[in-house]
Amino acid sequence: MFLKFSRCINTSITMSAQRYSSTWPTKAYVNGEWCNAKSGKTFDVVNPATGKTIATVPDLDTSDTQVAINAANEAFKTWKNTTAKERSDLLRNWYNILVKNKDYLAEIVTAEAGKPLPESLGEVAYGNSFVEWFSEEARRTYGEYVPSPIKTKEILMIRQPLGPVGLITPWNFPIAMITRKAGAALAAGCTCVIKPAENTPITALVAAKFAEDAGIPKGVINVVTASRGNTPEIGKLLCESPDIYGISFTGSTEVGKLLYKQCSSTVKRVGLELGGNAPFVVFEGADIDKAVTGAMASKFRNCGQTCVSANRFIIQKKVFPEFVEKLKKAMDTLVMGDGINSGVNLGPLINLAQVEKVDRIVNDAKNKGANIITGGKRALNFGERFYEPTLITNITEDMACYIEEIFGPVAVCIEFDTEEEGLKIANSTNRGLAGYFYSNDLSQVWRVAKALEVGMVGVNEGIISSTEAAFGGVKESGLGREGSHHGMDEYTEIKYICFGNLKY
Ligand SMILES: NC(=O)c1ccc[n+]([C@@H]2O[C@H](COP(=O)([O-])OP(=O)(O)OC[C@H]3O[C@@H](n4cnc5c(N)ncnc54)[C@H](O)[C@@H]3O)[C@@H](O)[C@H]2O)c1
Ligand SMILES: O=CCCC(=O)O
Repeated sequence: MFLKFSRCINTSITMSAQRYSSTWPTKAYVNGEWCNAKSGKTFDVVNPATGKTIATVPDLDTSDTQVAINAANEAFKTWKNTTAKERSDLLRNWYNILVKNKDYLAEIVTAEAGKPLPESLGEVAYGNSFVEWFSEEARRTYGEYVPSPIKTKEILMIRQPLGPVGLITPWNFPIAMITRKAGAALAAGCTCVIKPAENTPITALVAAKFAEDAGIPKGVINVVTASRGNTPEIGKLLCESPDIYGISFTGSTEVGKLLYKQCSSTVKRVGLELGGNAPFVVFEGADIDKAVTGAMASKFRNCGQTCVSANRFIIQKKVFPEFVEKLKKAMDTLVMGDGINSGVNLGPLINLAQVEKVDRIVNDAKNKGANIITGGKRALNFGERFYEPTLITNITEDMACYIEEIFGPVAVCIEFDTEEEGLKIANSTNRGLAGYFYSNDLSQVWRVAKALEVGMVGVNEGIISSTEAAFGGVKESGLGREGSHHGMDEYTEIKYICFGNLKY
């Protein structure tokens, strides 16, 4: 009924992630049109596992982006007046198409982002769940009636959509970061201009095609594909345009700070999901086997390229040797390779810049006296973008691996003595996205969960992401929350309406 472009594709694991590349949309999507850049320029999309170009897409600039902003404004005039039920139904249509094509989408995620296929399927399910969730939440954009202190007055507060918004998304979750933002925005009655990461534009375009097939009107979703070169100017335009009412960004803290600054000129609403430096604390009473399982899941999800990935394992003295030994043993079982191949559970890093960053962080630790227990270098026999799973001990506070978000398959283990010391290490960072700890002492669980300076805590759990829960950070890890019933707050304004001179 709605699968115009997207026939349901029955997939099974094969050696090629590009089986359906002839069906991929490779034009930008503006005002319901599939278009090229006015300049005619394009850029290549590369499979990080093979280094081969898998598609070429338009390299839009600010003049093209202005057309998208205008389209989002025109569409907002009618979209804001649709009923919550109408928006809910359209989001549900979109969700149904996304689900029907989950295997197709997952293969694209693997081709663009390099994730092992089972992980891509997991991301697609996670990403799709935001569209389902916000199709449901759309109908619960409740206002409030508040008892007035004055007899002749009544107080009402309603929620209204912000207006057209700019959504700037990263490459590490090519579908989920789009649906988490666009799902909430559309449900609230906002229209959007999406600027996907230059590494993963195809997933974004396919998602937009499915939205079109679902009947979401032209101009409500626009996808502006752009190279790294054109991106800063496009970002500036979105931030400074008086016709864009909110910016939601997921990516590096550095870019997030720049966007925040740029948004000040129009006092725009800003949602930022930025980098973390997640502590993963293991106390001596914990179940070490469970802690190792959680550590593997948290650290090696998307080859460590996750904003909530454990960045520093902080292990109590008594269990330190056991944890390190068991973690190494688990790491030895990882199967590296092209994520499209069956059995692979560790893919490449996204690009050479990311490989260079990880290598710099590991070499810095080596030069400052750390012990490399396993790994410690590029895995060139697999390809240019692969890095060996690496385990490092003997860490000091001046090492880059202690301070920076690694975003790679590098596990850093730090020893501590008392709970107070463990917490001090965990909180000694200007980031505060996720934190994890393993303990079987109920009082300690409460103390530590409250004391960790982060927005999200995993207690005896290494994977915490969930559509139903509020995702976001404190300190320099960001502003606002995504997902959950709070997710739509980012896209709505509260309007207070006072009814006066009433007669009773
Ligand atoms: N929080 C996350 O999920 C996340 C995601 C990606 C990267 N990172 C962190 O950032 C580091 C570098 O990765 P990166 O260079 O791809 O991240 P990045 O922040 O540069 O890129 C993320 C998104 O921002 C866009 N962007 C870049 N510069 C911009 C600008 N001036 N204006 C507007 N948009 C801009 C990119 O095109 C992409 O869409 C990683 O090593 C990691 O530490 C975090
Ligand atoms: O890396 C950013 C998002 C990760 C997640 O939602 O679990």
